[in-house]
Amino acid sequence: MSQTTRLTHGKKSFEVKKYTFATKVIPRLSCHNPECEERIANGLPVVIPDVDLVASARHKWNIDYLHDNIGDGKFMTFFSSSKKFKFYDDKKCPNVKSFKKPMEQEELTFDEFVQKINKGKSKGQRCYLQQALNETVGENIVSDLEGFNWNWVTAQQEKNSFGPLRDLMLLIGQEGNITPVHYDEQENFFAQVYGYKRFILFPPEEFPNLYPHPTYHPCDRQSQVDFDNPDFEKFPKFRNATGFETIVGPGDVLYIPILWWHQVESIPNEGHTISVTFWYKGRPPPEKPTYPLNAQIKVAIMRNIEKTIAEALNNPDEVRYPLR
Ligand SMILES: CCC[C@@H](CC(=O)O)C(=O)C(=O)O
Ligand SMILES: [Zn+2]
Repeated sequence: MSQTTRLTHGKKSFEVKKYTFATKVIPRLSCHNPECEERIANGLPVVIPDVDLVASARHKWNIDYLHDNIGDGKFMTFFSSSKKFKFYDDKKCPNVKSFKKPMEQEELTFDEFVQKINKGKSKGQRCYLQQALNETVGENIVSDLEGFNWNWVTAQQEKNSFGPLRDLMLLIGQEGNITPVHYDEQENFFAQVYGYKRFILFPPEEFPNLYPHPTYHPCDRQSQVDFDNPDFEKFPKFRNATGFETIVGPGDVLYIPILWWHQVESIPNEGHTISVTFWYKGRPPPEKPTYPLNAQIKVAIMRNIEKTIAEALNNPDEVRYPLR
């Protein structure tokens, strides 16, 4: 077994895999602490243990309750023969002929999902439900959603000039499931409802150390580096990566700033996890960029250059990335 380390959450302590990079702790600050507001305003991650963003869910949502109340809508479910659920964009698969999908996906009713969880264990297959909540949910879920702390999260959206709420996503993962390190182009208030998740974050400045796939690749926004077995020949700068880390538990909210890299792990042998993510479009770009450019702007510029090169050449095999 690879080396392990221990992380704590309150009185609980968890044994987790030790990776090759160093990490610092992500601060846990009360929503009443001005420093918490400052961190969000400055695009810095923070764990907020007392905002109770999804209190109505935290006290009620478990697999049985959701099964009985979530309605007959379809839920995107991913299947993986390993612990990893590396996201890929189906629409970009034609760009890379040799691409092998790292997982399968299927839209299931919640009942079908529950059956898969039970059957999957026997077939050595893991599954991960990841679905934006929509109008198909039952009336009890609607009233639970109405009970979320919309005053707080909407105040954060307004104070920080976030764009509109893009998605409210329900995540139900099995113990040990891993979402490998990637970044998103939205602001994210991640609310943990049930179970414990380990988060490892890296700031956008670490872009050169994390070797994202090119923008035309199905795994755009995902790192090419396998944390379990990093190829330091191919990705030498990964040695310089320095991250931030925390465990989130029921009731915690983690602010994941836009373009911050994150790997998320449902703690092994600690049962399934239920989370709700509040994804907001990012702040509008500044009228006039101020120099030196910050990392977020540099990432946006690099992405645009990559897309322009790929479109101009119209042949992904010809695209070489001198940008990193
Ligand atoms: C579909 C979203 C998955 C989530 C990671 C996780 O909880 O496994 C994440 O990456 C995010 O919230 O940004
Ligand atoms: Zn993400």
